[in-house]
Amino acid sequence: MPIGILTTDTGKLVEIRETITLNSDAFSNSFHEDLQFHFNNERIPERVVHAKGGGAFGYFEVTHDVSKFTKADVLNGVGKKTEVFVRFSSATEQLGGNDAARDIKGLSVKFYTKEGNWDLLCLSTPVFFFKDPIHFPSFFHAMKRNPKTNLIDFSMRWDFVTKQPESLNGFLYLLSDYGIPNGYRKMDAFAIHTFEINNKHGDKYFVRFNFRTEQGEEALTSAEARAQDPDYYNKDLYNAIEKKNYPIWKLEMDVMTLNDIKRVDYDPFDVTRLWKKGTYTTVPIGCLVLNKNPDNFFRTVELSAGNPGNLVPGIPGPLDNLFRSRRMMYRQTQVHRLKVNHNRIRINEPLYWKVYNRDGRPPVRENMKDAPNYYPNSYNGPVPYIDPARPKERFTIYERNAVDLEPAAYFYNHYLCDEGQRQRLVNNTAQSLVPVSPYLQQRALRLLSLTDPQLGIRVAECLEEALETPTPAPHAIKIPRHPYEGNKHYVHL
Ligand code: HEM
Repeated sequence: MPIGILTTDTGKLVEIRETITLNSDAFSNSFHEDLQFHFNNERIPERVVHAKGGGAFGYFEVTHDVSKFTKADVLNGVGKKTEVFVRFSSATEQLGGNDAARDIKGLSVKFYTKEGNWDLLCLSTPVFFFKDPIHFPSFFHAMKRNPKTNLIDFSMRWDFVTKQPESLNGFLYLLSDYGIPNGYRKMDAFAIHTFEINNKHGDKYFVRFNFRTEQGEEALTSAEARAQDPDYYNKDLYNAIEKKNYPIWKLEMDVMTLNDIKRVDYDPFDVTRLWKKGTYTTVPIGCLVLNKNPDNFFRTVELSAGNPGNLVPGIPGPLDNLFRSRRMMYRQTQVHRLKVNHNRIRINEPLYWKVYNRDGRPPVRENMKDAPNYYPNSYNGPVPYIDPARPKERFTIYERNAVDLEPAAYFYNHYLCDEGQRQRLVNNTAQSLVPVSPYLQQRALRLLSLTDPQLGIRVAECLEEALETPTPAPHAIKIPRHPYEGNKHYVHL
């Protein structure tokens, strides 16, 4: 049964003869005009990064008592379930790009909590590429397409990495098995920054949040990834949920006390490095279950706006400069993409809101009706609450600018657990250097050797071999010309 009589955008009922225009007055056909005008305007700006994505609804369930560490309502009360929307993404791929491209993948959770939306944005790598947010635009320009050729350009990538060697560690993760997970379901995800959290007494703890996949971590080789279709990850996620094979991640946090933080012999706020083994404890929190596909992709996945600045009481958030910059930047880009009222769009709307913000591009919902639009006021407008246990001071931290190659050496020697993983990293790194200008190849090999002499030698040997075996041109099929001989009735004047 049809769901109703067809109308135009303004609700005018459409008569059957308006569904064709041939041999009629197309210009007085309001249905035709309505369709085409709307179609011409249906694109919005794509995200500047993380444009290609997919998503699903589900819930987060608390499985362990973590009240000692945080008073955040969403993480308190074993058995409590909170509704979530999760958007997965590929960081450098454009809209319509290739899921299985070697890329940083995103997992962004919007928890609809009683205390407002908490957005926890995570990446498939446990480290980021640099500490200083000023590098972000240049890094992504180098990672995305060349402005002249519009091609992915490994010369740009290696140029940036060798000029900014702190990013080598993150880049090696990308070139390793971790660069191509076997679908979103089969990857871990990390919020990377060190978050400050506090309990109801105001005691502070410092944590790194990690999602661990219950599906088992799996990766694709470059060759296997090339054989997949561009929507491989989205299909995999969608089909699993349709088949009620709901994907699950355990959320845990690595915890340090204030004392631990002061004592460690490395910078625990440094997003380019892992916390050292033995300096923290891991605490399980709960599990994330995705059990519902969106009924409409655009109004959910495309209109969602994950913003790491959306935090809740008990999770004041990270102190480092990169995060402080992120608190500002997401909202700015979302205003560009979705306009100022993007938090009034259904997918982003918190369970409860009372604001002094008014007007602007729709949606405005009820626009706070007749409530006062200034604060303070004597007319019963919304008032702030008081939290006596909120810690009085927040620290400022000092961040070193010196380049340290130790995290990259650790990744190669210890994070990668077997020789197979190391060999694939070497092969992928050499392959990424094949199309690169010779002077950049030398600079890259020098950086790799400074990181670990063995890594440098192995990549150099593999690169030499790869340069001697050029990639064969594709075997194209010749198409015989159709026996059409032109229009015999054509009159030559
Ligand atoms: C200076 C540092 C960074 C800047 C300026 C930045 C900026 C951005 C921007 C502009 C977007 C697009 C947002 C949108 O249009 O809705 C985005 C998306 C995203 N970013 Fe970042 N980012 C930074 C670092 C990070 C880090 C460290 C992480 C993870 C720990 C991260 C995770 C993500 C994720 C998962 C998304 C996709 C969000 C979604 O699907 O809703 N970013 N970022």
